[in-house]
Order: sequence, then C-alpha cells, then structure tokens
Amino acid sequence: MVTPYKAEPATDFTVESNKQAFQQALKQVKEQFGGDYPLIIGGEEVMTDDKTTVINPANKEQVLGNVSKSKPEHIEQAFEAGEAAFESWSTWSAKERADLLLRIAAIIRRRKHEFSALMVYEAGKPWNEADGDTNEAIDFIEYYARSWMDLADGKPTMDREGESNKYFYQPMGVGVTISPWNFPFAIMAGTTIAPVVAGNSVLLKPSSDTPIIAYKFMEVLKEAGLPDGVVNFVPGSSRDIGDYMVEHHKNHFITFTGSKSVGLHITEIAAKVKEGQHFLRRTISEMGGKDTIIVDKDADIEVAAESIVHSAFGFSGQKCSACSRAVVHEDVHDEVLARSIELAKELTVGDTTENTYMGPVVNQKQFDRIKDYIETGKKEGKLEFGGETDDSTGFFIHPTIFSDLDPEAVIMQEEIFGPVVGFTKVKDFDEALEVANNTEYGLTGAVITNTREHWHLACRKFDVGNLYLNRGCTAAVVGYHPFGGFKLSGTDQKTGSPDYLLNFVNQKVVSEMF
Ligand SMILES: NC(=O)c1ccc[n+]([C@@H]2O[C@H](COP(=O)([O-])OP(=O)(O)OC[C@H]3O[C@@H](n4cnc5c(N)ncnc54)[C@H](O)[C@@H]3O)[C@@H](O)[C@H]2O)c1
Ligand SMILES: N[C@@H](CCC=O)C(=O)O
Repeated sequence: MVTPYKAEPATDFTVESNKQAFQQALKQVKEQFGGDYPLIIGGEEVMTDDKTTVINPANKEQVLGNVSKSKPEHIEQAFEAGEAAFESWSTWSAKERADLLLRIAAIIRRRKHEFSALMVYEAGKPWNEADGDTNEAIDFIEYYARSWMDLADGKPTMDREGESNKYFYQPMGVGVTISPWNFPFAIMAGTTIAPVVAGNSVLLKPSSDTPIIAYKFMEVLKEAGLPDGVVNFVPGSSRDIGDYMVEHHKNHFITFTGSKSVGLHITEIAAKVKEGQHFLRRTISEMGGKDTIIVDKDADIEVAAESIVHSAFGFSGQKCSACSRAVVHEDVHDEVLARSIELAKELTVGDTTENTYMGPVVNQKQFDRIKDYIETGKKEGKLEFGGETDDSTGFFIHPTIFSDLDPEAVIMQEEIFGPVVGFTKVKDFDEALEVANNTEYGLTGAVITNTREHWHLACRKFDVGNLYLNRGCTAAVVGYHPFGGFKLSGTDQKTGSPDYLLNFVNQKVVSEMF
C-alpha cells in the first residue's frame, strides 16, 4: 500500500539530540574532503584529468573535492548509454518505477543529515536551509512517484458504438537535466527524477559550484537499484558541453533551472532541429525572479517586516523567490522600514557550520556582482542598513536595505541574487500593483493586507506564478504550492504539480473499431 503524500517535516535544531546528530554529520562529511569524483556513464565510473575543484564558500582554502569534467566525447557516450537504458527502463510498469522512487526517498531520509551537512559546506547553506533542501528533494521524489501512478492508465476518453478509445502516456527517450547551485539537491533531484519516473533516461549536468551533492545522489540511485544508464552523471564546464548536449540530435527534452540569460540562450538553440533529429525537442526553462512584497496601509506591521526580512535574507537572498523589492503604502512605510531594520540587526552572518542565520554567497563572481549592485544602490537610493562585504576568508555579504528607490532603478529591476532589498513608497494599492508588475520577471510575490478586496484584486492583477497573502514570498512546498513563474521567469511548467510529469511524455490515442 502506498500512503498518501505528505511533506517531509523540518528538523528542529533547538532539540539537543538533533543538534548533536547534525554536528556529527558535519564531522563525518568533513572526513571525506579532498577526494576525486568520476563521471558516471552507463553505470561506469570515468575519471578525467581535467577536474573542477570544489571549495567551501565560507572558507575558500577548504577544498571539498575534485570533480571530473565531461567533454563532448563523454556526452556522446552518455546519449548512447541513455538510449540503451531507455529500451528496457521504458517497459517497466508505472508501479515498478514508482516503487523504486519510494526506495530512493527512503534511503535519502535515512541519510538525511549527511546530505544536508554536505550542502552546508558545498553551498554555504545554513542548517535549516540545508535541511529544507534535503526535505524538498525527498518531497519531489515521493510526490512524483504518486503522480506517475495517477497517470499510469492515462485519462478517460469517450467510446462510441462499435469503437473503443484509449488515451495514455508514453515516455519520450533520452533528455537533459541542467540544474543550479542554489537548491543543489532538491532542484537537481526533482528535475532528474520527474522524467525518469515517466520512463525516460537522463543526462544530468549539475552546477559546477555544487557537483558533489549530485554525485552523492547518484550513489543513492545505484543503491536503490536504478538500472545503469537511466541517469548519466556528466558534470563539466558549460563552455565545453553546454550547447553540445542541449542541441544534440538525440536529446528529446531539456529541463533547465537557472538564470534568465542562460535559460533564454538554451530555449533559443534548443528550438532548432538538428540533422538526424526526427522530433521536436521540448524545453522547460525555469529562470530568475525580481520578487515583490506589497504592504498595504492596514497591514500588520510585524507580519510585514518579518515577511520582508526573512524572504530577503534567508539563504542570503539566493533564491529565485527572494524578496528584493518592498513596495509599501506611504502611511506605514517608515514604520515597516524601521521594524525591518531592527529585525535585520538581529541576523547573524558567518560560517554556517556554526549554524548562523546567513552564510556566504556562493562564489567570487556572485560576491563581486552583488557588491557592484550595492554600489549602484548607494547612488540610486539611501543605504539604510548593511552594505558590508568581506571576501578575505569566504564570500560574506551582510543584509542590506535601501530606501527611496525609484521603481525603475537598476536595483529595483535586475535580479541581484544576494541579500539586498529595496524599499519604495506608494500612495495606494493600485499604484502598488503597478510597481510590483513593472519588471520583466513574474515569479513570486506577496501581499500584506487586511483588505479582502485588495487581496482579490491582487489575485487577478499581480502577474506572478506564485502569490502569497500575509506571509513571505519564499518556501513553496511540493504538492501544496506548485512552483513556476510567468513572463521572463520561465515557461511556468510548475514543479511539484499534478501536471509536471506531462512535460516528459507523448500523449497517445488508440482507437479500435469492433
Ligand atoms: N525559477 C526557478 O524555479 C529557479 C529555481 C532556482 C534558481 N533559479 C535561478 O537560477 C539562477 C541561479 O542559478 P545559477 O547561477 O546556477 O544559474 P546559471 O544560469 O548560471 O546556471 C544554471 C545551470 O546552467 C548551466 N549552464 C550555463 N550555461 C550553459 C549553457 N550554455 N548550456 C547548458 N548549460 C549551461 C550551469 O552550469 C548550471 O548548471 C538565478 O537566476 C535563479 O533565480 C530559478
Ligand atoms: N521553490 C523555492 C525557490 C526556488 C528557487 O530558488 C521557494 O519557493 O522559495
């Protein structure tokens, strides 16, 4: 019997035994540092000379490991392995594939702290964020297992006198998963497992900042009994293999999550039919955000400030859903700003092995970009709080709040992907909605109000894929809040939704005349 889906509970680190278990996991993970990691193609481990050195962003000197880099010849081999594996994997019954996913989820659950501890080092995640990432990986796997069983027999269609009709789903073939570093487990595992449970095979290219957690996931897949070649692990430089794998004539689909610029590039080149390609490739591009919290004049000030601060500074603002714009009614603007500054002062920043609220940002490039945006912000508005940066040992940026910003200011328009939030003042709710919608993105948003009519208006007019009332704009939960954005935030295929797996199947209709 398969129990109904429910989301994995968060670990309470105020409980001493949980805290100690996590400290033990941090120690255990550290003992493995410095190792070399291979590619995995058709179940074979392939060690290459050229490797990515993975470091701890909180401590640049600490090398976590060296991960082999794929070259085009490895991508060729991986497509061949994927095609070969597809032949039999696609014939497994829905229940057989779903059961295997449940086993994968169970293995991860048993080793939960080990994966979360690795993300503390590899992505600089605070404990609760790392725990949330692992839980979300489990959720995606559990949810898609059930989702595929629901779709197994297709959907009803009508019969006529003397005619029987069937409408069902078939897997497509080999495809590509390209994942980001900011949810290095949840998004990587979710966007790999979704096509896999539907019967496809995959080439998995994780981010070069966080390939080790993806390698660990491969270990779980093997332990669970996933046949060789169903998932092929091909980390590497996007310059060497990115376009090559996207455009490959055997590539049936791409599930990409990452920045707008890369997503648009992939969408464009993926559309072209290559020689030897006898199908149209499907592309899912889930990209960036410039997410707004609107605060109405009758809002609860505490709820507003807490929502802004936690959505802006959780995981140092490195979430596509992070709040980077607070659009506040003039009657309460100063009060909300003052309370947000007070709350931001309480946040700790540092090495996340010590369980600080905020850790480092992920790498030097991001550090430099965010620092540049802070300098731009100083010219465009008033620096109210923060602005300190320090990359002497790791890439640390303190929570930063600007006010007096024109909605058209650069820091109110471009995705910063760091702990920076800008405040702007509006005279009424209509203007608030206008400002909220004046970006090219449309991912998440929140409204803090006690006026029901304003919430109804926002539901119709606030142009985002995920909208929340009287809470922050981050932390969607698989199955409860299907996730994906409008406009240039992406193709809006909604991960963690009952429809997501339909992206990875052909829909077949069979009509029999009696
Ligand atoms: N909408 C969502 O659900 C969602 C979720 C998480 C992150 N994001 C977005 O992701 C971004 C942060 O992640 P990032 O810095 O890893 O993004 P990124 O676009 O730099 O990289 C994402 C992935 O694409 C790969 N890549 C880069 N160029 C490529 C190419 N030419 N061909 C193939 N692959 C290529 C990278 O190596 C990485 O694996 C932010 O913009 C964030 O908003 C969006
Ligand atoms: N799904 C996550 C964001 C993923 C992107 O970074 C959230 O809802 O906060």
